[in-house]
Amino acid sequence: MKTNRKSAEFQPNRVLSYFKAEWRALLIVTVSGLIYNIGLLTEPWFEGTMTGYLVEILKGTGQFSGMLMLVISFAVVTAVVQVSRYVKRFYVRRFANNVNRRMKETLYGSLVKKSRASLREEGEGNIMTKAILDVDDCVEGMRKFTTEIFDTGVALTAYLCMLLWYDWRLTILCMLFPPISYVTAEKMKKVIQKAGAAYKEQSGRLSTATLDRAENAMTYRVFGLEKKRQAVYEENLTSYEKAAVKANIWNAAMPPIYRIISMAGVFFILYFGQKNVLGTGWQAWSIASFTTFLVCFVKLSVKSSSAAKLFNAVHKAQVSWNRIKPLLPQEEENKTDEVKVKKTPVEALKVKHLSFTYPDGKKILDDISFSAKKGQIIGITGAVACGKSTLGKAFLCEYPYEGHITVDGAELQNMEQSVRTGIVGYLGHDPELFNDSVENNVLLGDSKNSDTYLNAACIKQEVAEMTDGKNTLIGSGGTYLSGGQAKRLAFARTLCHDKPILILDDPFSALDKNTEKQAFVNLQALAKDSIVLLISHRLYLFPEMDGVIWMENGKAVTGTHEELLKIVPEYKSLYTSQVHTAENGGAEHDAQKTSENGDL
Ligand SMILES: Nc1ncnc2c1ncn2[C@@H]1O[C@H](COP(=O)(O)OP(=O)(O)OP(=O)(O)O)[C@@H](O)[C@H]1O
Repeated sequence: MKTNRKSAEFQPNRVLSYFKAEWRALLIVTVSGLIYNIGLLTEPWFEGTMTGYLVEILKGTGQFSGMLMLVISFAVVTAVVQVSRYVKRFYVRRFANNVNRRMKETLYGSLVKKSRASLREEGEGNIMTKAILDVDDCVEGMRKFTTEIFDTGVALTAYLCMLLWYDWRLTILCMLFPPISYVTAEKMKKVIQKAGAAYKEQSGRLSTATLDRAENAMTYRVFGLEKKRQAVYEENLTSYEKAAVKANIWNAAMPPIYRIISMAGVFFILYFGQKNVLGTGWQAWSIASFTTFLVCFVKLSVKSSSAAKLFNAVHKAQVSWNRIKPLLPQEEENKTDEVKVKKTPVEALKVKHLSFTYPDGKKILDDISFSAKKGQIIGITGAVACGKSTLGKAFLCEYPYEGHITVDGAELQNMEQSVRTGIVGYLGHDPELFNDSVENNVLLGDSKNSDTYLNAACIKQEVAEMTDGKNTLIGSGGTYLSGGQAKRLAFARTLCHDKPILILDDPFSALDKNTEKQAFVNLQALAKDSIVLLISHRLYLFPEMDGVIWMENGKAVTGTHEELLKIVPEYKSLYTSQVHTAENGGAEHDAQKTSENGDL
């Protein structure tokens, strides 16, 4: 309960929330920061007093033991200052690391929930840049802000008080300059932000171009487009370099300028300070007072130029924050609920007047209705691009649909994601395998026996023949596997994580007829308590289905295989031609080895 309340309070799209969440680290930073800065303040005093004492010793009026005491005290204070500095830096770093981790986790959580379509729209490279570079820049801004609050804010106030105490008129005169450096920094804000935004934009484009080249390298080579792509890539690279140089120039050029402006008051100190020492100025000063004042002012100027520099870091962080903010949810989601998939048995599925339109306005499904019961396998087929996959994806609820998809009376799109995940299993065209072993790709952390599912997907024998059997690493996206192997492995994974409703989009497209038949028998056995919607162009198995959906122009005709043969001429001719071709020993897709399961 406590965690829930805490999570609800945390708002990932608010910067302040990250500071609040790290209050412990910030408290330590505050305490150590105060000690550090107060300790630092004593330095000009020590330096001034020691200079004054040295003059007295040289004159013969000062004692060496007095000087020794001063040196020892200075050493002790310096040690305390350095320890506090170390503690402060350690906790500022810890604060930054925690915020970085939390932001990246939240962003990752939000990105993985986005539909693949919307991720593609944005560009994978741009998303990667946001997830890595922007978060880093944002946190760097927060870290600098936290550090400078103490290194600058506290120190500036204290130095100022000290200067006023020595000579308030000279202080006012000298203090005209640091605000000028702040104003300059503020004025430069737009230029720096613009350069930073352009750099981020280019960085995202370059990542997208790099991914595009890597992913489609084969296509570009085969179609002789490599040179053209190279030119596009180099264009991107040049724009990126230009943007990076511009952003860096602005970032690097400004701090020295801020420092020079802040330091301009030194001229007044040299002029009016010597007058004070000679007794003709506003105050009567000793050499020690003059040195203390000068050292104090130099330190103050350096600090104020860091404050101006801080503005730049914050401006840069703002650019990054504005890019990632829309991707961060308003409230932190309850992570424990999220991973707890609620597996619910399903007796009946009803699809009523289902229509679906993609965000670009293209209506693909138009008033589709059908129903299915537990244990049934429904075949879905139709002309190319008639919306079969879209019908399957409607069950994932990535986009809202019109009409109803009800599971035992409950509307699918109104369910919590965790409930829906426990109900709908999906195998799309893309096997989506990850860079791990065969077994881990199937089990996804479960402790079942993967052999059952590898066998059911008719790939067990091939896996056994691999170098490390089930432990063989398959490379990123399953690159070390053939297309057919990748599809069957993904099929094994879907069977392993059986769900009450299984959407299988062309799962057998890379199988020969015999293997396909065997895989279908295995599917019937393993999914006997599920409702399976099997999308396919190949109709050999359709006579064995409990129902068939023929799709055309967004509409659906439903019935049994026999009924559809009678009422849909296109279905009949497609089925007859396929069976006829097969009987005549027609061409098959990738010839696979005979199923290890049967003698078909
Ligand atoms: N994300 C999307 N945004 C907009 N339109 C899309 C999207 N995905 C698919 N479409 C369009 O929807 C239509 C149906 O596509 P879908 O993939 O559902 O057809 P299909 O029947 O499965 O095709 P195939 O037989 O080739 O597998 C196509 O015209 C396609 O261009």
